[in-house]
Amino acid sequence: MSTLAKAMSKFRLAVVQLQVGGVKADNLSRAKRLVKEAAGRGGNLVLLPECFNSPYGTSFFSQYAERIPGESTELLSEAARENQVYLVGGSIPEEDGGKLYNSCIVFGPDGKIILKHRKIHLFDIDVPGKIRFQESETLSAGDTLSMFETPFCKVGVGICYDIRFAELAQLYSRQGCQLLVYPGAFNMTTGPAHWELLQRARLIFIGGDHETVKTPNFRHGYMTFDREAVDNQLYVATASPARDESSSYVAWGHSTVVNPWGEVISKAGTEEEVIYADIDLQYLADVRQQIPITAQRRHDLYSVTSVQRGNS
Ligand SMILES: NC(=O)CC(=O)C(=O)O
Repeated sequence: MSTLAKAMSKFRLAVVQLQVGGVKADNLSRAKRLVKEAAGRGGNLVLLPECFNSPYGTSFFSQYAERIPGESTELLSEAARENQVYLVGGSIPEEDGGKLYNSCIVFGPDGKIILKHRKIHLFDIDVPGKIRFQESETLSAGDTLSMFETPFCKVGVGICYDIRFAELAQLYSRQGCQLLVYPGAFNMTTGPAHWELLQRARLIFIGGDHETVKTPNFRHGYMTFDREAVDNQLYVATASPARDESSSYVAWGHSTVVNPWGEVISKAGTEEEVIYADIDLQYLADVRQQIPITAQRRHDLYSVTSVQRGNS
């Protein structure tokens, strides 16, 4: 592998587990400080939590909602540019056309917006005696898959509840993503039961189209896998707000990064901190050759397709 290839086959992922309170300005300044800290420790791609600028709750979305670009995204753009990092800006309540969305904005190292992902699956659950949460009471759902290229790999984006839908992850993988990122905010009911389990489960599943990945190849400086050869073992990262027992919605915490073998390679506690994981794409390719699930897929029995043009 060439020196360039070797350099591009590894990068450092930083996950910011942010203490989020009721004062937006405080949340924003803390986020900017921790993005700088993450970059200072070698972070190439930085991930913030769901609803990083405001309390997470249906009664807060309208009060804290912003148009995009707006106060929060301008600050994130500055943070990405000043620190020369790819910044997955968690999520914020977005107002557009009289509707509210739970939106994640991704910035390049030049501070420009690369994409906006609006949470596709709204968090509507009712666990009797435990938790009832109905995002759809105030939010509208997004309707696009969101992926972006970096010099290291292609990244698929989901927001929290999106992680529960394997089809989304499968389509991201088939489109060549090697890392999935999910700003999230699980709670004290679903967090202990599902947070880590879902993240590890998103690694290994049926998907891809044809034969196994033979060797990664480089096009335009990116490590890419021929679309047909894309397998589905990949890295998965989640970012949670830090736990605050005094808030109306108590976040589980435990931001995590899992590798293609399904091992937890970095995990936060419940306090505010930044965790790091060195992503090794050659290791990903090795795992995909050791367990060639795509080659073993029963293409004659099932398939996963997107109804959205260009995402099948
Ligand atoms: N907050 C979410 O969107 C999802 C969640 O907490 C869960 O799935 O549990």
